[in-house]
Amino acid sequence: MTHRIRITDSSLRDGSHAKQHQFTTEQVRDVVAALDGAGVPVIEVTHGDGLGGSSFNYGFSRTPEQELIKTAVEAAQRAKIAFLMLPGVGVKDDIRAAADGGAAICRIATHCTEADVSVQHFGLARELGLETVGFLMMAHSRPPEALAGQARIMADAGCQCVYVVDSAGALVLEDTSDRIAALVTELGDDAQVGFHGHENLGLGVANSVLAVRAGATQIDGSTRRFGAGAGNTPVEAFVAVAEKLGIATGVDTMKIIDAAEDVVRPVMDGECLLDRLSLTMGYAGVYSSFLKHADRAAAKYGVSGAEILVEAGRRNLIGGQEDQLIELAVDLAGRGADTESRAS
Ligand SMILES: CC[C@H](O)CC(=O)C(=O)O
Ligand SMILES: [Mn+2]
Repeated sequence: MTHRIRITDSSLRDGSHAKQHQFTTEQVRDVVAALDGAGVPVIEVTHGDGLGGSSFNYGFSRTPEQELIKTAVEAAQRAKIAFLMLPGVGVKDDIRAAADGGAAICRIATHCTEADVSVQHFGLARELGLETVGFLMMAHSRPPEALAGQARIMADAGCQCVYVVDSAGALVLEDTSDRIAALVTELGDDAQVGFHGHENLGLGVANSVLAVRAGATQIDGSTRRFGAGAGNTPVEAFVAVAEKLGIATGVDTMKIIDAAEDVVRPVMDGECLLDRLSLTMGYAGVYSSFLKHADRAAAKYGVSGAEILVEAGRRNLIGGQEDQLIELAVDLAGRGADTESRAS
């Protein structure tokens, strides 16, 4: 084996977007038991938009996320349970509650130009004895050196692994490895580097392999691609490819293939598809978690979801601006009505 890396499965967090945040404790218990049994070392469990995400803007959770985290901790024999938080969506007390619930890894996510808002959260997480991971979201939108500067801010604040997060699934091969290499050079021994991929251009596995070759030691995926947009890097496919390439993951390939089919798929409302809308997101550089919001707005106002997403990409919308998708849909509907009235 030439590389040893650690996989984090995000099905029970990124998949929350695809599930419209409707996980039950039974589903979390079953998925954690299956992934843990296959040897997945880290399993992330939270509302799709992180701690405190259950809201009118993002969508309400069916089950309080702290209950889901406790359930996951109880169900895991070996795996560590991670949670995600976006400063401002969640607050420090949410981190304390997740730590009290037994979670071991705190992942703090910021837009890729805003790492400074994570400083106090990394400090608290380390004080609480949690392992720390930082997420630089929408990483396609900034060049490698700019991301490396932001990674430095996170590492200096106590972050032990900074992730290049391809929120839009827009990175194409060397776009990924160039960013990872810049972070590896900047951070040296101060922090590890990770990669979180989405499948919107069908490149999750390929980008993750290039990330490992460029020095990433932590890789995210979601079993059965259960994540936002076209989903995340499929863990079972990545594990199979990694085995063939001599990248050690510690995950049992046949067991994770079975878990994907027999346990994760039945929990999903449908497959995460590489279809018109998700492909448009990768192509236009739009946040994967906008998919369901754009889909709902398109249906409500009778306009094209793809047009909403293309315009969202043109305006460089970022996470937290979900309400603007509704505004875009209303504008498009208005323009359609104008055209109709001019034609009549
Ligand atoms: C809202 C948080 C977001 O879904 C984090 C993430 O997985 C990403 O940016 O891809
Ligand atoms: Mn994601």
